[in-house]
Amino acid sequence: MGKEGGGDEDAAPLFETKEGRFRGAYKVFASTVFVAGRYWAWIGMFMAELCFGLYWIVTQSVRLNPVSHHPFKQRLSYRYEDKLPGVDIFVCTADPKIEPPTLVISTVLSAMAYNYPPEKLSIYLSDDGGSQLTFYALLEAASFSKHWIPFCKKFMLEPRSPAAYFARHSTVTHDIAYSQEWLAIKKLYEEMKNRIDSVVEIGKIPKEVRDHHKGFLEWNSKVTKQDHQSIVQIIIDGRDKAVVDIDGGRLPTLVYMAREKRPQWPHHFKAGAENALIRVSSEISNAPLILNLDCDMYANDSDTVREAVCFFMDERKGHEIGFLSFPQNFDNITKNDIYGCSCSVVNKFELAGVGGYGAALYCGTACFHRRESLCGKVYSKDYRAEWETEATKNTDKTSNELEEASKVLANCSYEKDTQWGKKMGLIYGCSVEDIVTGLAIQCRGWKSLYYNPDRKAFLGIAPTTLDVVLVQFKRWSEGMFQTFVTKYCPFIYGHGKIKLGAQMGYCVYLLWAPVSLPTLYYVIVPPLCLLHGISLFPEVTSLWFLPFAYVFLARNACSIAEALSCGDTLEAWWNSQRIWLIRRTTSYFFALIDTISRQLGLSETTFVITAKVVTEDVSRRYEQEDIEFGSSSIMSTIVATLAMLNLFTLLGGITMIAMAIDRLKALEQLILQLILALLLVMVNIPVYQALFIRHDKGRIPSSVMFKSIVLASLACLMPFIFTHGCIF
Ligand SMILES: O=c1ccn([C@@H]2O[C@H](COP(=O)(O)OP(=O)(O)O[C@H]3O[C@H](CO)[C@@H](O)[C@H](O)[C@H]3O)[C@@H](O)[C@H]2O)c(=O)[nH]1
Ligand SMILES: [Mn+2]
Repeated sequence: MGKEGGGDEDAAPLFETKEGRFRGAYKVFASTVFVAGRYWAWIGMFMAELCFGLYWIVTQSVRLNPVSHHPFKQRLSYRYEDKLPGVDIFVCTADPKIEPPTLVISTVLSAMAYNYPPEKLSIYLSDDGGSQLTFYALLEAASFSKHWIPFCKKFMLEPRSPAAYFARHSTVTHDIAYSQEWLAIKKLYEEMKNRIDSVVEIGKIPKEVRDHHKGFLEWNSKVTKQDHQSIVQIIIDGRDKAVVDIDGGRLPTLVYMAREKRPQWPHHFKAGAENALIRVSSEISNAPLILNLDCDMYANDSDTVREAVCFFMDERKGHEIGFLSFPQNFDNITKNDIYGCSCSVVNKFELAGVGGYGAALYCGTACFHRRESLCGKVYSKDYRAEWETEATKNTDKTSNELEEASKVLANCSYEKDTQWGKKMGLIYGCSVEDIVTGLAIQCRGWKSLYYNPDRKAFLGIAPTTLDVVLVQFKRWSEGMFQTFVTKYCPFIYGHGKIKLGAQMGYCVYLLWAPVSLPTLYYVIVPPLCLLHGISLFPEVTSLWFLPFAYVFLARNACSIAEALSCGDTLEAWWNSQRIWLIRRTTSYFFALIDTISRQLGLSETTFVITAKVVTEDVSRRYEQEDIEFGSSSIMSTIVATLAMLNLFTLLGGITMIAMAIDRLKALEQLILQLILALLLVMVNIPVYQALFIRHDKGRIPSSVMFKSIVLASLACLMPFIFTHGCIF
């Protein structure tokens, strides 16, 4: 038997333990990480606060200077009734599936029925879908208008979109004459709607209808949405005194246009369509004023054109105005506005504030432009408007000649080597062509006004699912941040041209995307630190607690007061806080990433069209104010993950404080983080419901639920291993 180590053989241990090498060193390392983790969390916190603070300062400019305007349309009528300027109204549509033709023509009809001399009105429909279905619907609208317009004028109806009117007035209560006509008109409308819907359903035009109008000859078998020649059809020629409605009244001009599309030519989305419209209309009616409408934005007040003209014709200040913009309002907002689409505070305070600096924003729709300023004219002090510009040059051209002449203007190659898209018309290359264009016009010296009348002038369709809302906000915030980082940055481009307050006002929106970073930080780091007992905010007993508490309470009180003063409910305010959070942590964040990647040349500008119809199921849930998640997009995964993370950290944080040796001290140190986590959890309640309780199709899919739980747990555990690793 051999001996090991000699000595007391029986007492010797059967194994031994050696201290790992570098153990001391690792302890030092781990504690530095712990301290540094804390340190970085503090630094991050400081940076986030700094960003919010700076952003808050930027947002103050608009709060300081709101103004409101009041036109006097009787005086206009008294002074200028015979000399009213022509007005061209542009309606844009892009896809007969996403934007149903019946919706589009309701908007067109509401514009045709404006209380304005019909021979001075021209309505142009731009169809980027290049669809004969839309063309057919417009033909139907033209014949229906011969009944609809005199009916509206006779009984002074409001609103004059037939869809909206019949939705609001489903029964007649007035006198007999009225109710008979009402029933007859309603029948005509329903029949027209059915004809259009069934044509849209089968997807092609019956032969007998095709033979009825020469316009259909434009659609041969080769025409597709992305590839076709220019189509311009004057459906009603308002110059023709023989074309009248059933009461013998004149009719406004009505034109259908589908600009040329070729796969090899960039079409620049809506901006491209508008520019083609500007040129085509200059050939046909050439009115000095232009009103822009999206296809869902119907006219809700028949006097709006007159009111707008008051601003432009005002003898003292009218000549300075480049454009007049109205807020975007929506027809389908529910009581508590779950997606925060009504933007009432923005409309009432913020936009009025930027308008106060003479630099109202151009928001793409519901805006009257002076043709000259939109086409690139630079303002000068001696400028005076020439109101008699209506196609005096064109009186001797026939309708067909006008069509042929204007087709050329809508060709792809027309803009080659011109200033269109740069200094003329709407500017290309940005998904918020409207904002950039407005800024460029102001920088050419023109003023712009914001007018928010009591009776809403235009009503559109707000999105009814979360996905669509987030995609829309992504497009906006991306385009806006892109504007900020290119030569159009208001501080540089607008320097010396628009007021500092206006430059700051622009930045309230242009900086949406970057504000996502401090927001993400705020909803992730303080709750995680709470879980690990790291205090980030001042203790209750510290003097520094007071400013924190004050800022928090004052800002929310002010924001509630603003919302209530706009007629929002308290619940709507609370909902707006949620959607604000969701937008900032998803849309804005992705917009930031995409803007950076585009600046690096990795991606190109796109334009995802906002859906305007949904299934009945979805619209029922919208009416009930249940948020529609219903998809496993990356955005809903983020929403769910952040909600889970906050739930975990709140529960973990409470447990930790309850188990602490000095509970009171722990509570004192962590109270603000606890409140923050609690508020985040409360605001996310509908998300938890969609994750665990709801069974309808709008709930969050289970795949997203699992992903979010795993991701949130990982986030909770990761720093735990990191900072506490030394204990084991
Ligand atoms: O290639 C295109 C894409 C869109 N459109 C039209 O542009 C309008 C606005 O599009 P929509 O999808 O409804 O976008 P929204 O998010 O509602 O639009 C807001 O934001 C846009 C800028 O992002 C502005 O252009 C719009 O006027 C403004 O209402 C609609 O009438 C479309 O038919 C086109 O004509 N051609
Ligand atoms: Mn829209």
